[in-house]
Amino acid sequence: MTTTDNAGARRSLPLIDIIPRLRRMISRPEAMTPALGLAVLTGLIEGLALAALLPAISSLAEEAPVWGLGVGGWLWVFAVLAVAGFGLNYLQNQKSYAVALDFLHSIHRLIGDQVAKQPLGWFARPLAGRLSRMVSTELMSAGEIFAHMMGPLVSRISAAAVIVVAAWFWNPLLGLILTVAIPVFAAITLLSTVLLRKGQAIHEPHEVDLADRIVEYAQCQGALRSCGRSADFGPLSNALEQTRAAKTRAQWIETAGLLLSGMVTQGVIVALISVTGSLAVSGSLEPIPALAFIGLALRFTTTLSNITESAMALESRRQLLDSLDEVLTAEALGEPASPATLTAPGSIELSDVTFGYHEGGEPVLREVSLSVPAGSMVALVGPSGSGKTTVARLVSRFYDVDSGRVRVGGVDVTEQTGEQLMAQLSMVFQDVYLFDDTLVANVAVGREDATQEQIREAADLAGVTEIAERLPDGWATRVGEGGRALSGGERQRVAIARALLKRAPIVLLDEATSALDIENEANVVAAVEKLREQATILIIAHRLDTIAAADLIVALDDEGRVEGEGTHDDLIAAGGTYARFWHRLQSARGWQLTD
Ligand SMILES: Nc1ncnc2c1ncn2[C@@H]1O[C@H](COP(=O)(O)OP(=O)(O)OP(=O)(O)O)[C@@H](O)[C@H]1O
Repeated sequence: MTTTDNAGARRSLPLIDIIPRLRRMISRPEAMTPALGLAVLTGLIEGLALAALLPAISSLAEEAPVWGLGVGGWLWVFAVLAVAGFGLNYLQNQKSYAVALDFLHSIHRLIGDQVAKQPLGWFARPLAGRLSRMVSTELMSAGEIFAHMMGPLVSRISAAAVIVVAAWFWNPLLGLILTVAIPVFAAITLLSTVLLRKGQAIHEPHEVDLADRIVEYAQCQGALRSCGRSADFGPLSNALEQTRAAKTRAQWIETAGLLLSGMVTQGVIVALISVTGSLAVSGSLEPIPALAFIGLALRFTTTLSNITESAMALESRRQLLDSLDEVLTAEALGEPASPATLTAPGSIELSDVTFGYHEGGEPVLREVSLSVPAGSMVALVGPSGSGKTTVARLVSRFYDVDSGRVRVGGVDVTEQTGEQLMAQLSMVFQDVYLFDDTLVANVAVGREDATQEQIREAADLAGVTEIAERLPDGWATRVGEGGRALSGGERQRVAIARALLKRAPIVLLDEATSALDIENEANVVAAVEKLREQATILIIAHRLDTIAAADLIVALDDEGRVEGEGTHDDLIAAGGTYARFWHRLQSARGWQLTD
């Protein structure tokens, strides 16, 4: 048994649980019934064709009809069964492919729906990082379960069942011999799948980690090369070594399962031939039917070992199904069915908020209370790591607080619909993400019904027009995935233009002046002035001018507590961290509030 990392809450169930789980991942689960039904019929026909060998060979040996059919009659039976088997197999494959295509279509939609319902903080988790791999290669691998695995597994089980029943019907002794082989194979299948699962649980987490490290290695090439260490990235070397060690360990376990299953198959074949041979020698079985039975028994054991292989192939996709399940069952944000009535539009209030990113870990914010009245501009200052960005994340409900309350528009964020909360907020954070679309489309996303004039006005104010003038295709230039064709400062200007256009009553602004060149800083300052006219602003401030211009300054200490709040003069008079920061900022004329 393995547990997933989904709070350790879910446990993998035996193989049989896979079918109901798969049914939840397709839009028309009822389509699985005909596909599986046809697989059962295909297996029945295959089993009957094999079982017909016994009377056919007996009729050949005795040169007399068996059950009213001579050799010619039995050949006709084989011909009819072959045609029926071919037709059913064709239909079954078609149905299975249709279900596989339905799965690929539905699962993308289901994942998309889930992603849209998750709190924004969910995207920082490792599983979210796997999403792109999951919706590409891994889903194709999961689709194979429907297209190539379920049908053969079911038809082989039904063929094996027919062979056993036919053997009992033909000669109870032979039926007994085949029946005894079933629990042996069932036990070996179970053991092999358990071993396979154990092996996968050992190496898969390391493989996921290795893939992440490789991406990280590519992303931090700049930093590594600047330190002359591009060929030596410790985390990647460790991950490679750990994956190699884990794979070696896992291989021992997984190979043991395969070896065992191969040995048991051979053992069963030898036992079946020996028992049948001794029955023939003792006269309990005629020699020719005994030979026919050995042929049937060989085919039967092949069918059973095919069942084991199919079961193991299904099992090898269990971790993938677990990850899919984890995404599909991830707890969405609890929110009311209808929007709440806002009692203080445009305001933000945190009361006694304590929050930590990890359950049971050190809180990042401790009993933080702060109030941003409608129409005001409040500057949040504090040393690096004091929790300023975290405050903005809690206001936007990226995460829910551990204790205390966050109110936006006078109402607790947990009592508002996500749409209602987002309609009140514009966010201009440091890590601005732009869509791989044109520059103008990236600004226009701020408001769907904006006119060209409104878009240009917002863009002018935020300094985006200057960017457009420089780009080869002007406004129609594509900005690349995430906006990589633009600099950090340019991206932030686009985000400010969006905020201006959206005209949300509250703007959360993480002032990243470091990403702006001096020439264009004036644009941002002007845009913030404009935003101030139309919205409440909670600004994570780094620049002296912004801090001085705020109506209220809230200073956090390095433990995530509010150390003081008031006007600039109040806080300077009170001394403490804020006064020290201010003096340091003034003397350095820098704005990085790092203790
Ligand atoms: N997603 C996260 N998961 C875990 N810990 C986090 C996460 N984001 C931030 N932290 C931690 O929370 C603390 C506060 O971070 P936060 O980004 O809110 O500080 P900040 O005051 O905005 O810092 P800075 O001025 O450097 O941007 C830091 O110790 C940081 O390491």
